[in-house]
Order: sequence, then C-alpha cells, then structure tokens
Amino acid sequence: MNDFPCEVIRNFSIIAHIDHGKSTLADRLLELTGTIDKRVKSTQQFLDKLKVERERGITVKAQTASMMYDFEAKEYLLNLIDTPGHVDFAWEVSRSLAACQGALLLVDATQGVQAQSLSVFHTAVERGLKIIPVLNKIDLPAAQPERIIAQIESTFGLNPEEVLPISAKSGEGVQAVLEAIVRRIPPPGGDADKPLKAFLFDSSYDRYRGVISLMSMQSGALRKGDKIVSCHSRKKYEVTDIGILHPDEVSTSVLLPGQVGYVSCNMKESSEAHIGDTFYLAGQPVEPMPGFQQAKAMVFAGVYPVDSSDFIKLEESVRRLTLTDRSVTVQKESSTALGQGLRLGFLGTLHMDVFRQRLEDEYDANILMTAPTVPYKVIYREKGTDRTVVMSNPTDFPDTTDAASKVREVQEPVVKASVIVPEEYLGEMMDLCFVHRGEDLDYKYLDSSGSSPRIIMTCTIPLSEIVTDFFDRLKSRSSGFASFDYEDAGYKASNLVKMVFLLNGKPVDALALIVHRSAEQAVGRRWVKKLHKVIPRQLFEIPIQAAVGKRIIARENLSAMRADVTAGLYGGHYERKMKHLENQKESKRRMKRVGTVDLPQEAFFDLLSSDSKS
Ligand SMILES: Nc1nc2c(ncn2[C@@H]2O[C@H](COP(=O)(O)OP(=O)(O)OP(=O)(O)O)[C@@H](O)[C@H]2O)c(=O)[nH]1
Repeated sequence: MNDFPCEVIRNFSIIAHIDHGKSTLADRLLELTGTIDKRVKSTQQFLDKLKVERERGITVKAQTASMMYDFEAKEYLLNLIDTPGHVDFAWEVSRSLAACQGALLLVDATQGVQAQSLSVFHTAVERGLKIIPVLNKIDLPAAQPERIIAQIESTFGLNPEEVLPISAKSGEGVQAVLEAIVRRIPPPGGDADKPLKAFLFDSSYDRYRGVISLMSMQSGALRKGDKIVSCHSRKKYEVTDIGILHPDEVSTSVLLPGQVGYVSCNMKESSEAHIGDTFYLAGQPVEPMPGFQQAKAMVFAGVYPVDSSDFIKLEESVRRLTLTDRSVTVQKESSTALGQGLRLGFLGTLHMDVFRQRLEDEYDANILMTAPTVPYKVIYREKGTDRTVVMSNPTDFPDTTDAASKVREVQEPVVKASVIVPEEYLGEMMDLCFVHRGEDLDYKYLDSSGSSPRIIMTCTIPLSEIVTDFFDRLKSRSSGFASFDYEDAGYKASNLVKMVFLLNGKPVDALALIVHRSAEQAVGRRWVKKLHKVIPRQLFEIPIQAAVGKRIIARENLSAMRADVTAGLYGGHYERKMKHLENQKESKRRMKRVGTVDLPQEAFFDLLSSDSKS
C-alpha cells in the first residue's frame, strides 16, 4: 500500500436512477482493470451479492471494490464505492458519498434524466464531489444521445462536452471513463505523518469474525495490532486484520491516507460500528469528522409466524438478519388474533419487501406481514405543557374523538414528492396526487425539445398515502413512464381518526386502522365488505361493524348458517324435530352470549396481507 500515496488514489461512486446501469458499468471497470476475470465472471453482476438483489435486479447494500489502473506510466489505485439506487436507501447513498471525491453520474440514453438522477445528483453536489456525466446504453436503437445530452446540460448545468457516451454492456467508451476518473477527480487529501483519523462509512457482519468495518483513511497510518478508539463510544479495540477489497478481501500490512479498506477488530456487536464514527490511535485523540444522522424507520409492519410455535425461530432469524441490515428496528408485539409477533420498522416499502424476501429466502420463514403503517405523533394536552408520543401501531392509537383522551393534535409524516413524467400524463398525475391528499402542487418543464416534453411535478403528500400502492398506481396511470422520488418533509397536523372493527360487538385489535376523516366512510364500508367476504358464516348472525369512537360508520350482517339439525330425521315425530331445533337455538344463544366468533387464522391472513387501501 506504500506504493499508493494520495496523488495516485481516486475515490469515486457511480450514481444513477435505478436500472440505468450502475452495476453493469462497475463490472466493466473491474474487468478492464483486470480486477475480475472476464471468463470466470458469472452472468450476474459481480458487485450485487444478495440473492434478492439478483432476483429483483436492484442493488440493496452498497459494495466497495479497489482496482489498480495503469495510466501514462503510473499505477493508480481506484476505489469504487458502489451505492444503492432506490429512494429508500438514500441514507446509504449519502454515507457512501462521504468517502469519495468524485461521482460518475450515469444517465440512460433511452430514458433520460429521471427523478432519482436528480436526487442523487443533489446529494453528490452537496458533498462537494466532482461530477462526471456518463451517457449509458448508447448501443440501444432507442437511444437519443443528442436530446439526453441537452437534458443533462439543462437540468444539471453540466458542460455537454464533458458527457462521456458509453455502452456499459458492450464496453464501448468505458476506457474513456477510467481516464476521466484519473484526470478529472481530485485525489483525496491526508497526511501520513499526522495522527490516525479513520472514518467508518459502512459495516457488515461475519458469523466467524464479528463486525467488519469499511473505513476511509483521512490521515495517519493504520496497521495490524494497532489499538484504536471510537470517538463515538470511547471503546478501545485491537485491529486483527486490515486490507482492501479487490474485490474480495486482500490482507495488507498497512492502510494509508486516502485509502479505503476493511478493518476487522474485536468488535462483537454490529451496533458498535456506528456509521459516521471516527477512530483514532489509543493515546492520540483527534477531532471527530462530522457524522451522519441515523436513518429513521418510516414504515412499520408486524410480522407473525404462520405457525405460532415458530415464534422463537422467527425472532432468531430476524435478529441475524438485522446484524447485516442495521436500519431495521425491532420490537416485540402480540395480538389476540395472531399471537406473538414482532413489529419491524423500515426505511421505506421497498426496504420492507427486501427484508421480507430475505427472511423467506435465507431463513426459510413462513411469515405473515401486516399492511404497513407510518409513525404518527400524538400530542396530549397536559397541565401547562404538551406531551408528544410517537405511535406506529394503530392499536395503541387513542380515540381522538373522545374529549377525555386529551388529544390536542395528531400529526402525520409528510414527504416532498417529485415525479418526472411526459407532458401528456400531467393530468393523470395531478389527479393521482389529489386523490392521495397531495398539496402545494407545482410543476415545470424539464426540457422543451422533442415531441413530448417532460415535466417535473412536485407536491407535499402524507407518507401514509405513498407507503401502500401509490407507486403501482403511478406506474400504471403513466403507462410506466413516470419516475418518482421523495424526501422527508417533516410532520403536519392532520385530521386522523382510529377506526376499529367490531365482530359481534367486540373490537378486534389486529384490525385497527388510522384513517383520514375525509376517507372514513369509504374505508369503513370497504373493510366491512372485505370482512364479510372472508369470515365464514357461523351458527348465529354476526354484525360486522366499523366504528370511529362511538360512531358506527358501516355495518354488514353475516347471516347465520342454518345447520340442518333435523336432516337425519325422517317422517313424523314432530315433537322430536322441535326438540332438536330448540336445542340448536339454545346453543346458538350460548355462543352468542360468550361472543365466540370462530375466526380461522386464514381469514386474518387474507385481510392483513392484502393492502389496506385496496
Ligand atoms: N443495451 C444495454 N443494456 C444495458 C447497458 N448497461 C446496462 N444495461 C442493462 O440495463 C439493466 C440494468 O442494469 P444494472 O447495471 O443492473 O442497473 P443498476 O443501475 O445497477 O440497477 P440498480 O442497481 O438496481 O440501481 C440490465 O438489464 C443491464 O443488462 C448498456 O450499455 N446497454
């Protein structure tokens, strides 16, 4: 590593909208620099490691690789820091970018600038990175290089002459990308003679070795056997192994300023690897680097084992998975209908789907996941001051219509959504936003050239409206042309109520919902109908009701199943027949009094696994 002083190091990321070709380009760069062998490469991308990533063709967890590149008689060390490409993982994008000085901004030559191209571009510019615009997929017949280059110029204010046209698939033009990395991206700074300052930007968990951290060296040198201290926790660790990812781990004797590598020390719990932490050598404390804000869970859902005796197994599987995905929050919860379960918090709905799929694939878990909810803030009026409680489980929600509950206000999380769409779909998109309680709608033209100019529309929309089927509706109402991104926009007061469902007059805890006042009638009726469909008929009539506070919003009666107790009796014997019918009546009365509604678990599964909005 001594051969690579800062001047010959380039730390960069590839940033792009989903599917614009990041992983494909990363693979080409690794091949061109001889880091991976073309022949042994599987048909799948090298850097995408998780099974779910391969199945869905998306990158979930950022991966990093170092490569050596000979250019003009000098050997360079290029550190590629791969970033995930989905809105839920914006936090990972921003932490990966903190270790870079430059970024390749990849834009698909057939699709042009999309919603996430804009958001990742802004994140990179905020971090002061040098941006290299790259136009990908020029091999496709539908590519429109001139038009998209003009778009890159008008939306990002980048010089069109700096745009590199490539095909990551065939490799055309990729050599020029490597050269541009060396020429245009500034080398990292850092002094080897200063005390050690190492910045932790990612971590993973290995069953045998514990936590493996990825660090970017800001100054000083790190060697095996060094004792390092965390600025965050002041805990001391001994470095047992260091090295680079090439792309597999290659042990080295030292890591020097500007270099990026893995560090293994006696860190047992992944919670000890605090993203954004700074490490220093024991006895030589330094000023910590500005860290990151911890990602906030914004979407919550309950998971229950289908077979309730599997709870311990489920808990263990979730614990192991959260070792590799620290952004998931876990809490125990139980429900009379579904038994013991866990309430998990995710960064977004894709994150939730990915986690669920990993749980099913990697741990063979047979689970039920309830419809997602978001964290609400309930503000209680209390003597003199207000007390705010954050609630993510509808069951805990108070009855806001009851003055005795002392609720002053309820607030819900809102996001600023941006949608990029061809002009002809603008009407559809505006309608979609209004239906989902969107406000402050605004739009402007992204480019005016060509037959169908594109528009960027922004609005503020409650997060609860987009966690369910918003994305699917957006795609179907724009024939797949719309791209969508959102960012946190805080909390806003909202007229929300808790809706409970009563079966035979008894509330069913697992079915509580938080709905906006304006939608209570529609939601109540829809759910009552759904319940009517999935609950099997009983021996007695059951009223199914939706209630908000004391008001019944909707009602359906599930008529009794008349078990024909006289079926086996032939002929006369009127009295005997009557006796049977009397007995049946009596037993029905008893059941009703006890209130036993025979609800098979499948009925709940049908209800809860289907989308609450549909
Ligand atoms: N024709 C053509 N297809 C390409 C090119 N680059 C990538 N693709 C294809 O585009 C699709 C998406 O590419 P990926 O590299 O997986 O995209 P990505 O940006 O890494 O996607 P995420 O990781 O999910 O954000 C794949 O089917 C690639 O084979 C290219 O230059 N030409």
